[in-house]
Parts: sequence; structure tokens; C-alpha cells
Amino acid sequence: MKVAVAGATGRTGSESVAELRDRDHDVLALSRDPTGGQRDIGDLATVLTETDPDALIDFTVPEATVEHAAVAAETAVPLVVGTTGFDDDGLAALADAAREIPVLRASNFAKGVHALRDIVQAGVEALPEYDIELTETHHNGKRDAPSGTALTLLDDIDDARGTTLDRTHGREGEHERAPAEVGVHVRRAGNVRGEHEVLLAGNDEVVTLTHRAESRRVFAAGAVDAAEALAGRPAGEYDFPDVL
Ligand SMILES: NC(=O)C1=CN([C@@H]2O[C@H](COP(=O)(O)OP(=O)(O)OC[C@H]3O[C@@H](n4cnc5c(N)ncnc54)[C@H](O)[C@@H]3O)[C@@H](O)[C@H]2O)C=CC1
Ligand SMILES: O=C(O)C1=N[C@H](C(=O)O)C[C@H](O)C1
Repeated sequence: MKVAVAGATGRTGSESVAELRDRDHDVLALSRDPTGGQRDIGDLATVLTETDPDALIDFTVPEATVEHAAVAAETAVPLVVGTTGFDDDGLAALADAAREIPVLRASNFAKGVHALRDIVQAGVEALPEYDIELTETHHNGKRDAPSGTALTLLDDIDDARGTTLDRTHGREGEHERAPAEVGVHVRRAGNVRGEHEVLLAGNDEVVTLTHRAESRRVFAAGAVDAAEALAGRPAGEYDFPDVL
């Protein structure tokens, strides 16, 4: 396959380029500041029209991904979105693009996180009275908080509980814990690749469910899996489990 990568010089985009090359794909590395080996993403429509890639993988920033999605839709290039931190307008823009092309968006492309999602839902269903606290930890350069994965897990927890829990972001001062709340805690430190913990506590016991990424290559591998699976699919919105 020929696969373009937006954000090719970034932490995760660069790993995606490496993973694609390891799989002997033809890689089109796109960057705002090409330094040798990348093409300028500045005129993405021309680049995608000229090169006609089988897919575009995007690990950039929400405002850029939204622009890239519109261009991918215009040029009929399937889109894999790893970027997180979208607002409702951004998600709507991706949905618009998905009317024209297949768009696969996942807050986390690590296969272990999708196993964690299943395990968390089973734990929450099995322990309906237990208190739930979620903690995510990432590197000190991460822009968005809570992480996209944390928001995904919180939605999973709501689904498993059959209600929308009140999300308490951090705690300070006097704070009685309400029964229908979930604590959300964010840590930013060092070069932590990504760790998510869901704690379930009650009945004199604690259950802790944790995923820790040891390398960004795990995200890149999942994104490339997604690009390989997306080719040839009809237009629409896809999630990573759809292609696992
Ligand atoms: N879904 C998943 O599995 C994963 C998602 N992510 C998400 O991917 C995004 C990127 O994360 P990192 O790689 O750590 O970021 P980074 O800051 O290392 O890389 C971002 C890249 O985007 C480029 N960029 C920034 N603004 C741009 C613009 N306006 N137009 C074009 N390119 C632009 C930068 O030049 C850079 O190459 C974040 O939203 C992060 O949450 C990160 C890892 C895994
Ligand atoms: O910014 C990161 O690094 C990551 N972001 C994603 C998120 O926001 O959940 C996925 C992964 O945890 C790494």
C-alpha cells in the first residue's frame, strides 16, 4: 500500500512512518516543516491528488485533522484518525468527511486498551455498588486532558452502569463523594507513553485495572493495521474494534 502520514515528524507520526516502512509499505511522510524525507503538507489537496495514497494516517492536532479530513474527503482518500481532543464541531466535521470516505477514529490504537475496555465493562457490571476512580498518566508534552482514552473509558463505564456518572476532575478541600460520581485524575510527567488505570473499590477490597504502553510503536502498529483494513471499505465512521 501507499500510505500518507500527517504529523510524520511528531512523536507518534514518526513511529507510524517507521512501522509502515518495516511493513514495506510506500510511505508519504507529510510535515509542515519538511527536513528531508518529508513532503510539505501545506498544499495537501495537491499532494494527495498527485500521489493518490490508499490511506492517510493523522496524528497531529484537532484543528489540523479537521482540515485534513475535508481534503481527504475531496480527494477520496480513506482516513485513519489518531488525534484526540476534538470538540463537538471537530467530531461533526469528521462525520461530514465520513459521508464521502471511510474514516476510522480511535482514541487509542493499542490492542491492549481495547481488551482493557472489555475488562472494565465486565468489572463495572459485576461490581455495581463499587466506587470508581480513573487515573491517566502521559508525558509532559501532552496538550489535551483528560486523554481521549480516558474519555472513551468513562463512556464505557457509563454504558456499563446504565447511567451517566458525574465526572469529578481532581479533588481538593472538603468533598463528600456522591454515589453517582466517578473520580478523574490526570498526571503529566516525563516521557510516559500512556498509562490508564481504573480502580473499583468497595466491600473492603480494591480491584485495579491498568494498561501501560511501553512504546509509541504500539499505537503506530494499530494505526497501520487500521489503514490496511480500511482500504476498500465503503464510506462511513469506523472504530478500531471494527477492524481488530
Ligand atoms: N489514538 C492513539 O492511539 C494515539 C493518539 N495520540 C494523539 O495524537 C496526537 C499527536 O500526539 P503526538 O504524536 O504526541 O504529538 P506531537 O506534538 O509529537 O506531533 C504532532 C505533529 O503534528 C504536527 N502539527 C501540529 N500542528 C499542525 C498543523 N496545524 N498542521 C499540520 N501539522 C501539524 C506537528 O508538526 C507534529 O509533527 C495527540 O492528539 C495525541 O493525543 C497519540 C498517541 C496515540
Ligand atoms: O498523547 C499521547 O501520547 C496519547 N494520547 C492518546 C489519548 O489521548 O488517549 C492515546 C495514548 O494514551 C497516547
